[in-house]
Amino acid sequence: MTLKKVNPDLEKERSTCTFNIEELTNLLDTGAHCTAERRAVEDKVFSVKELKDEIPDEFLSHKERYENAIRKSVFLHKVLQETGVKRGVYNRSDKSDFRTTYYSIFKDGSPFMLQYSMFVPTILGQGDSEQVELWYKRALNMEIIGTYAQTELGHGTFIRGLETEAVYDEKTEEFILNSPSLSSYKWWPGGLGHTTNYCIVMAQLKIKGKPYGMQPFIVQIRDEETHMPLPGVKVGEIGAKLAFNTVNNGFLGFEHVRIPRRHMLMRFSQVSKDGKFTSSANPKLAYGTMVMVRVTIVNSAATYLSRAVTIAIRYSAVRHQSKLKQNEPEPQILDYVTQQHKLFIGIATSHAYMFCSYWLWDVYVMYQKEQNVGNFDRLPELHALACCLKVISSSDCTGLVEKCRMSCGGHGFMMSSNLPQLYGISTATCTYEGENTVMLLQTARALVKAWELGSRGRPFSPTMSYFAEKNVPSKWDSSLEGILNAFQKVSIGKLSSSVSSLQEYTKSGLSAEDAWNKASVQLIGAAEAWGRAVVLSIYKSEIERYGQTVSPALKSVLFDLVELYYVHLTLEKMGDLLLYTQLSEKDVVSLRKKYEDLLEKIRPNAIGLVDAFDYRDEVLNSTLGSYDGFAYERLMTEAMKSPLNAEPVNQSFHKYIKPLMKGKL
Ligand SMILES: CCC/C=C/C(=O)SCCNC(=O)CCNC(=O)[C@H](O)C(C)(C)COP(=O)([O-])OP(=O)([O-])OC[C@H]1O[C@@H](n2cnc3c(N)ncnc32)[C@H](O)[C@@H]1OP(=O)([O-])[O-]
Ligand SMILES: Cc1cc2nc3c(=O)[nH]c(=O)nc-3n(C[C@H](O)[C@H](O)[C@H](O)COP(=O)(O)OP(=O)(O)OC[C@H]3O[C@@H](n4cnc5c(N)ncnc54)[C@H](O)[C@@H]3O)c2cc1C
Repeated sequence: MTLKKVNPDLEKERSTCTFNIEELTNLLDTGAHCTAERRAVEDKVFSVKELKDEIPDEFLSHKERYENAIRKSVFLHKVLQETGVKRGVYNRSDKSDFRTTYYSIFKDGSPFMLQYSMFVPTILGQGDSEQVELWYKRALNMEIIGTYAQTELGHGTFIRGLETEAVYDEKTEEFILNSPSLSSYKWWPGGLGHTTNYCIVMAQLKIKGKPYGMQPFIVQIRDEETHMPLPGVKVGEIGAKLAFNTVNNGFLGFEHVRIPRRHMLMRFSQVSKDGKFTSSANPKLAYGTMVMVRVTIVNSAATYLSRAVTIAIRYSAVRHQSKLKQNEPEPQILDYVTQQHKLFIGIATSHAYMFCSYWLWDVYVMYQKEQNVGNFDRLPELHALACCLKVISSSDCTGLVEKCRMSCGGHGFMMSSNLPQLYGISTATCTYEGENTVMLLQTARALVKAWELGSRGRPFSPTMSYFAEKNVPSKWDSSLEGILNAFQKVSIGKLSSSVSSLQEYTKSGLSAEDAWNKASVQLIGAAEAWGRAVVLSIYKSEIERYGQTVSPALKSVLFDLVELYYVHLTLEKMGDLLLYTQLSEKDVVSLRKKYEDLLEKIRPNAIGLVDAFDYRDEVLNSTLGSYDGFAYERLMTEAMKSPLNAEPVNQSFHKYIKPLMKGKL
């Protein structure tokens, strides 16, 4: 099929854009040089013929998909090494490493994913200098391929309840790893099934019968030559899933497997030859890799959404349906204001979380520097922020990815649109690295503690400083500052109400734990409200900061999106605002009008805004979202790749249908 250059609808849309698209791309990439570097890597990666799929993944068997993903992982690794991309692959060192768009060559994830995202970072974060020297080098050269094995069949959330044991034998100076029950089998680690030969195993340390809590151990599970599981190691793949089907998630059990003493990662806690345990300054330092990954999830969530919204908005610009005015042609569906309502918030939300993720990464890096000199003061706030922002970014972005999919009608249901796969990998972020409700409860724990300490005169950390403000009623103010203050009031109101309930329940005779459980619906509401206030504040302040350096045209569009985000959230959370602020019906009416005006204002820039995410077609992998907008042609081309279309009549006709038709079954 020969394609014209660009669909005229998209051509028209691009002509109405009021700002410089490249300028916004550079901002999202955290600098023009980062855009250039990213594009250079993409040029390399997408020119490798081995990285292209001849048959779409969805037409392959489970086994073939895995084998194809391994093949591509190896070629990708090779080309990235040749290109000199080390930072983004092994360990993020900078914000610019976030836009590793080339990973989209895996629609459903890479089996090497955990090597890069958790195995190597845990070696770097939890190993002492000698261990880092040994293991990091081996991992860099891909001599060892690893994963992070923490979750078990019986426990994912409650990690103090993990059952895998590492018992120290001082006679041989070894740890003996054992899985005492079926429920103690590791379950879920990415790549564990058939890919990795080593892993970080999080296990309960025991010395002379005494428990010392969960510690990280580096364990060889397969022979480096034959790849056969080592004696005493039971390993395999866990089977088909909603998504991540090429990540090769696995199970793992141990039957008294011995490893040398120095295979416990000993940066923070140590076990001496004679079995003396030296505890870390803070026992939660063993949870460090999880904090780091939660921080990075905020960016992943924003990225998945930015891809989905690019696909949905481009498709909405080329799709014509129904009649707005009887005597006129069918309009682009993007002209329906309900369609704009579904989609423009996706652009704004993606910006909000992307800019917040860069800010959060800076907070994390600052903490890392302080941790290196023994200062852990920032950890409680960082932990609360990482938990809460992980939750609201993953749940908001996943909800909006699904909205994008549905906004494309039937075609959004096609695997070739890539929207179902984007939903699959996005919704996984709501569960992994801390299930979302549990993470909100962790946040609430930190907030209640801060509130109680605050009431006794202790200062609040920066993101909670507004808790100290008196909650005096004031007239509703629809400016950005006014809305931010209103959301802070909601946050204070929900937290103080949760704390009152906790106090009443304990006064009525409930134990602290039962009171907590009974009030937990309120508590997660308070945690979410704090997260909202943080995101509103950071999104606004980051855009105000960038606004000082970008062109007036771009500044104006960036603020349209900030306003849209603020007004949309105000209308969504109207109930809370009516309860805790002076918002009135009259204010709501004028906010609705403001929202409709903003949709109208953003409409001419919709395509420019999604073009600025700068996803080349190979990255989007979508029949509906390509840059040229020829969605129907691509849908048909992809449909023709179905193996069923290789022959006009399938053999099942002769075997089953014909006998049925002839009454001969
Ligand atoms: C590509 C991705 C693939 C996916 C990979 C995975 O999913 S891998 C698998 C991912 N798996 C998961 O994500 C599992 C999710 N589960 C967990 O992370 C933990 O079991 C827990 C945090 C829920 C509870 O832990 P617990 O029972 O040990 O703790 P507690 O509740 O009794 O609180 C005690 C104190 O510790 C504090 N504190 C807690 N965590 C941290 C931290 N990280 N840092 C700092 N501090 C922390 C807490 O604030 C509290 O302080 P307070 O108030 O005393 O001053
Ligand atoms: C795609 C994917 C990839 C993964 N990759 C890895 C990996 O590489 N390595 C690894 O170690 N793990 C991995 N995991 C496991 C993941 O970290 C866990 O599934 C996650 O932490 C949730 O734990 P769980 O499955 O035990 O859920 P559960 O805790 O059993 O959750 C079930 C329900 O119980 C509720 N619940 C549990 N505890 C509480 C509580 N205290 N209060 C209130 N409600 C509660 C939850 O809210 C939820 O509704 C992966 C998971 C997925 C889906």
